[in-house]
Amino acid sequence: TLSMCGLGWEFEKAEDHQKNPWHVSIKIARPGKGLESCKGALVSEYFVLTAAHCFNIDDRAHWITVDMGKATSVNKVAGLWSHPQYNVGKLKGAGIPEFYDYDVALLKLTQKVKFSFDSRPICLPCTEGTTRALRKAHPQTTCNDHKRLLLTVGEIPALFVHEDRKKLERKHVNIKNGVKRSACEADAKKAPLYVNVTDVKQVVTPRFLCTGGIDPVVDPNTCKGDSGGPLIIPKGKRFFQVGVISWGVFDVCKQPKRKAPAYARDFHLNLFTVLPWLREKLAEEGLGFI
Ligand SMILES: Cc1cc(Br)c(Nc2ncc[nH]2)c2c(Cl)c[nH]c12
Repeated sequence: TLSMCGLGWEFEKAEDHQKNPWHVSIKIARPGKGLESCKGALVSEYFVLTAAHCFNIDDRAHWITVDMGKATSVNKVAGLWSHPQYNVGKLKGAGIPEFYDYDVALLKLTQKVKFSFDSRPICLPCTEGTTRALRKAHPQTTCNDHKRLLLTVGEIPALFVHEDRKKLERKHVNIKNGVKRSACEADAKKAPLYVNVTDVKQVVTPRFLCTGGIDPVVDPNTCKGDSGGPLIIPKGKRFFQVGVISWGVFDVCKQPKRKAPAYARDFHLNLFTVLPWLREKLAEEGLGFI
């Protein structure tokens, strides 16, 4: 059966995980080093999409667990694949301690997920599921059509989900994909880590989508703990993942007392820039990449 991606249960009585059935919480239990947590999105029966920076080079799959909300669905991980061009230390020599380019990873679960009200994949760009969900189902629909329809030029209404003590809160933001893009990217230099960066293009590579700031409206900002979660575009009652939450300028969970400054921006890995890798890793998942 053709599983319908990106379909949330919209009744206001529905539980958080039924409204966001792709949302997963990832825990990494490194022996003797405590617990790290990230978020992710279910993208097929076996795979969760997340951020590469959630993991260290020597992390083992069996240290990672994926929680999909229902107690029964804590899942073990069979494999972890970070994007081959992700290299957090690549620009250390240039005074950039952490570099987030290509910050994307896939986790393969040990068991196939049985789709239900609580667990269902989100729609990925350039798949048949997205063509159906966009209701542009004339066979000539191309990957470029998806990009044109989803990443329109200008401010794009989008959302991410923040998890606070098991409650899922939707945060509505605007992707600055037009004239406001360069101002959004310029604020990356306000990140404590990047104050000495001369050319912002060194850290804001073409792989990123930019949200945050106060123009056209005040956007909510991410916390470090939101890393790996999906940046979602809602369109006609369906939900499409276009990005992975990667890094930000101001961690609103670390300094809850202080209001986020106007220069608080967030950067998300743009999935349209890593399609060859997605196609290769998800080739067996029946997603029908176009
Ligand atoms: C989602 C997310 C990830 C990381 Br890593 C952060 N930390 C950071 N970004 C650049 C340097 N360090 C933040 C911050 Cl800060 C807000 N949201 C974040």
